[in-house]
Amino acid sequence: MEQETELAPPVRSILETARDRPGGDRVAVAERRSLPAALAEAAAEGRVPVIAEVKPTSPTTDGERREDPVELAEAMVEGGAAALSVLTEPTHFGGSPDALERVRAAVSVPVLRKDFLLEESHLDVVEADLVLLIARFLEDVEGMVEAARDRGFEPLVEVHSEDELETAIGAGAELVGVNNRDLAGLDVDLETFETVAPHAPEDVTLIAESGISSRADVARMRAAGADGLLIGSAIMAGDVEDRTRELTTPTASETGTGGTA
Ligand SMILES: O=C(O)c1ccccc1NCC(=O)[C@H](O)[C@H](O)COP(=O)(O)O
Repeated sequence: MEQETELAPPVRSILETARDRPGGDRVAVAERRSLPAALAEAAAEGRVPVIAEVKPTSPTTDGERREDPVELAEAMVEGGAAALSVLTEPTHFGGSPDALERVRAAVSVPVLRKDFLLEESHLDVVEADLVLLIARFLEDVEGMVEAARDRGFEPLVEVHSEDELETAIGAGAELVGVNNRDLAGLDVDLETFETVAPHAPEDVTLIAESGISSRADVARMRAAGADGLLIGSAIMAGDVEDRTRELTTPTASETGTGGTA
């Protein structure tokens, strides 16, 4: 793990509180819904494969959405989301394990647990289909990948550079998220995905994360090789169902129909 002084102050604060949060008191076990299958099904049905994120707030968002996470999640699925991501970090993102548990019980698509998981016991707080593991923050990525799989969770290993991609692949990751948001400074640049993605092996499922806010951004990330797109803020910023539908509807260049983009 890198020096924490290199990280943006909100990220240092997120890590400090994550270290203090207790783990689960028994080993969690999940019967997992497959993300690659859900992404493939959406694409086969003519939808852009989007993982829509229930993200009540964040260090880079003004205000907080206080609706029931289940209502938001159901609207996202109605709008065409192939899968969901639910924040369980309480202090900086307004999430909770209870929100994830309730959302997962209410929908049939795969649900990603979005949090800052630093040690094995953190995996045991709540069951999910997938868990996010951020390569940058883990001493032992391989150990956490194995620990997640032992519990039935599919690990989505998040990277921000080619070096981190190498670490993720070396650790056995089959699902890799390339975060366009640099957690050192919190700036977002879609070129990150375009730079890192070509170095991923063919058989890895690649997710473009963060900063995707328009159909042009969606088309750009798909053209760069994204098998799926993780979208939070742009969906949470408006009517959740409408925003999800807009972003899961392919542009004319993607469908080859010549219709309006
Ligand atoms: O979103 C933030 O403000 C943030 C700040 C500090 C660390 C992580 C942060 N976001 C985590 C994420 O990875 C995003 O929630 C996710 O990729 C969706 O991004 P977006 O579509 O840009 O909301």
